[in-house]
Amino acid sequence: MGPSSDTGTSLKSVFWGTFVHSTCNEAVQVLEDTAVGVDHEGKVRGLLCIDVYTSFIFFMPGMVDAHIHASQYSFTGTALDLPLLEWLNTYTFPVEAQFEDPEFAKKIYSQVVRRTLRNGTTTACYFATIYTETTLLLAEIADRVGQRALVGKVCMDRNDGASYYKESTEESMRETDKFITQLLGKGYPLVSPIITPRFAPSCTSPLLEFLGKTAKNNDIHVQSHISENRDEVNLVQQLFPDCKSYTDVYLKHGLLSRKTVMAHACYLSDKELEIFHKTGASIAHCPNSNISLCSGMLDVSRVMKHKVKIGLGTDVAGGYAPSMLDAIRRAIDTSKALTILDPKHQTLTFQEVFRLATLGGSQALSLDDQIGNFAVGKNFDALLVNVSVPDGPIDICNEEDPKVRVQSYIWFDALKHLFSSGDDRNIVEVYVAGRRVVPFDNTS
Ligand SMILES: O=c1[nH]c(=O)c2nc[nH]c2[nH]1
Ligand SMILES: [Zn+2]
Repeated sequence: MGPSSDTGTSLKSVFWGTFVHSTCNEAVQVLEDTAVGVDHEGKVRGLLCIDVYTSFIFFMPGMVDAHIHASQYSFTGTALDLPLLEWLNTYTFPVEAQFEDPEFAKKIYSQVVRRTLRNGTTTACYFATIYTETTLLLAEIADRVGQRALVGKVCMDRNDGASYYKESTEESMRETDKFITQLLGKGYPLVSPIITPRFAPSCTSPLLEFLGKTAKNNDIHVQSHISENRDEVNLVQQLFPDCKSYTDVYLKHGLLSRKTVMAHACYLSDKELEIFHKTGASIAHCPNSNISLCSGMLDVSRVMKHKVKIGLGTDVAGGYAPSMLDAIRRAIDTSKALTILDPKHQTLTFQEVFRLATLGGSQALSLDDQIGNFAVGKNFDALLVNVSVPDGPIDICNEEDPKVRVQSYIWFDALKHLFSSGDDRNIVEVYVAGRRVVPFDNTS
């Protein structure tokens, strides 16, 4: 993307400095000494080269968390000693059942939205719970605080492990309709509903079919889990004996489209990845959760070779960190672990992982016409990063060395520093649709 401008539109703000983002052709493109004009709708209107030097401070696109359970935030990091199916029954369902209570829901949802926004997540794809009223509350909070979000009311009409936390089939259908109608009716500019069958084992075939039709009729997003752990894959084979694979279950029920994002996907066959490619469905890679619950290790290079869209997810609370910087770190670690197991494996580069966290996430959620980089016409969802912020976690030891001051080199190192040891102290400002949302305005 080169500098360009649209002089016919009046600007609300101009941001100047260094902008680092991904494009389809370049995983990390550095635009130094650049001014970005943002209009009254929060959209990028033009980019212009200017002559300004800023040291280790740059703008990057806001990060996209393609898979996070807002309703699991309260036990983040405290319950990682069981494999998936036992973990759900022992820790997760008892906590999610508490979200019938609006006071509890308001407290936890406010915390998770603020925490993730502060950590640089400008777009989050949320699972809530089976309760419609408090899921609407999550949408209201995201809208008020200023985070872009897809919000899902969880559907589950089958739950043998915890019968206190499930719906009847009719109830799940009725509540899903009600949720979509009510959320769309609010007209929130940044928050939309997403159809959310929890995963194949917790839904009957009639419910899955209804959800597939509803997604299609309303042209809305779908999210779920797939092929996270071996026991789960075997269970799906037992529950859906007429389906050829886990992917086939979702395909047969009309749930795979370019607006579908599936979390994990550790054990998909080549045939299943081909179905993902053909339908345009995407994968949310959740490396922290995959390791924390000993679920598996997704080979991202293989997914990319199949030309399947892929982004990153924190998967709180299977993942223990509500931070996309952590997701970046764990994605690199997982890729290196795969290289240890097979030296021929192509280790992901930091540039590729940067793209996964930004442009890749926007593609995975089919929002790349709106967000993901600083292309003209997209929303200004951005982070102002200061790698050497006073009292921060990073010491720049060779700042004075003239060699490191050479053009893009400095920014590549700045990104590497951020990814390896940065945290929210380095994210000094966060913008969504041109509005500064961090530091918080105390009224939100
Ligand atoms: O990581 C996960 N977290 C969940 O809550 C869940 N439910 C089904 N499958 C799941 N996987
Ligand atoms: Zn999940």
